[in-house]
Amino acid sequence: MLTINNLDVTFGSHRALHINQEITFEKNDRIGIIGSNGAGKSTLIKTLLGMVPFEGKIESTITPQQMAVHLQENNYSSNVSVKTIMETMLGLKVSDSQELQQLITYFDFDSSLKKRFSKLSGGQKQRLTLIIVLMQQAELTFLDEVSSGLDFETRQTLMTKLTDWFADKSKTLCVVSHYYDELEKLTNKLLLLHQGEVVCFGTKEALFEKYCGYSVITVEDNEQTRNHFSTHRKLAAPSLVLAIACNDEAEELEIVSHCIKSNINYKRRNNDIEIMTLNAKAQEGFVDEK
Ligand SMILES: Nc1ncnc2c1ncn2[C@@H]1O[C@H](COP(=O)(O)OP(=O)(O)OP(=O)(O)O)[C@@H](O)[C@H]1O
Repeated sequence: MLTINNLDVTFGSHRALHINQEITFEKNDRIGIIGSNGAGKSTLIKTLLGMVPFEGKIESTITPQQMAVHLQENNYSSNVSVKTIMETMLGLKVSDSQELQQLITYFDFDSSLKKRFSKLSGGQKQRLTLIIVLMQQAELTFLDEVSSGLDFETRQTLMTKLTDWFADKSKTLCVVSHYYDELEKLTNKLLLLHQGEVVCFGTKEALFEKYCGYSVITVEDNEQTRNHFSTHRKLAAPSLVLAIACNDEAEELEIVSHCIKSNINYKRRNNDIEIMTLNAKAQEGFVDEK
């Protein structure tokens, strides 16, 4: 559907994006874009939408008109009703569109329609924009940090609804998020950016296997656990976590049975995006700025 071969985006003297490998979005993909602040995630989306000039080559079977986007900034006029905003943006009446009514009900938005935009909560504002974006039924939809700033429960509800909404749709979705749990649920491929460069791109499974192995057992990082697993291969991990790589099922069983015998609490992961990204950056030679 869309292939990036080479891509350079420069703002003044600052190079915001430098992609020199092939990145392909296939139909039906659910792509997660990850990276620290300033990594170039939003710039990439804006470039694919034709909003930012670039050098390089993007081949696409769809036009920017067949793409929809929910950008981080979602501000509308505060003085008119939300229903008016929705109808103006979509160019149709709520009462005339069964599809729109279904979306409004699906996102529990009926009671918010009469309110003014300024009176909506953060979660309601996100849902308004999502309804407008999803109504477009675009071939490729970008969601840029759609759940940032929401409390845990609201975020979970919204993400479950989004996952279910796209489950039976033959459409491509590209999501920027800083929440690993969301990306684990919603995506099949990941693109990890670091200061404008690609650290890695591929399916979640392939990237996990490449940078972590068959599976990972995590335990609390302390002197006792470090001694217990001193001969095993360790992975980069968040602070206070000791991540032990398992190369195969036999090694996993050996580590797990050791944990059980020694009364060590453990977690078994084969899809941990946080540990995968830490190890991808370390192995590909990308260093976080302090
Ligand atoms: N219009 C612009 N003019 C100048 N610099 C820009 C512009 N847009 C982005 N940048 C710079 O390009 C870099 C990438 O920005 P971008 O917004 O793509 O990052 P991001 O990965 O989306 O970050 P965040 O997670 O903070 O949203 C940053 O250094 C940013 O300051």
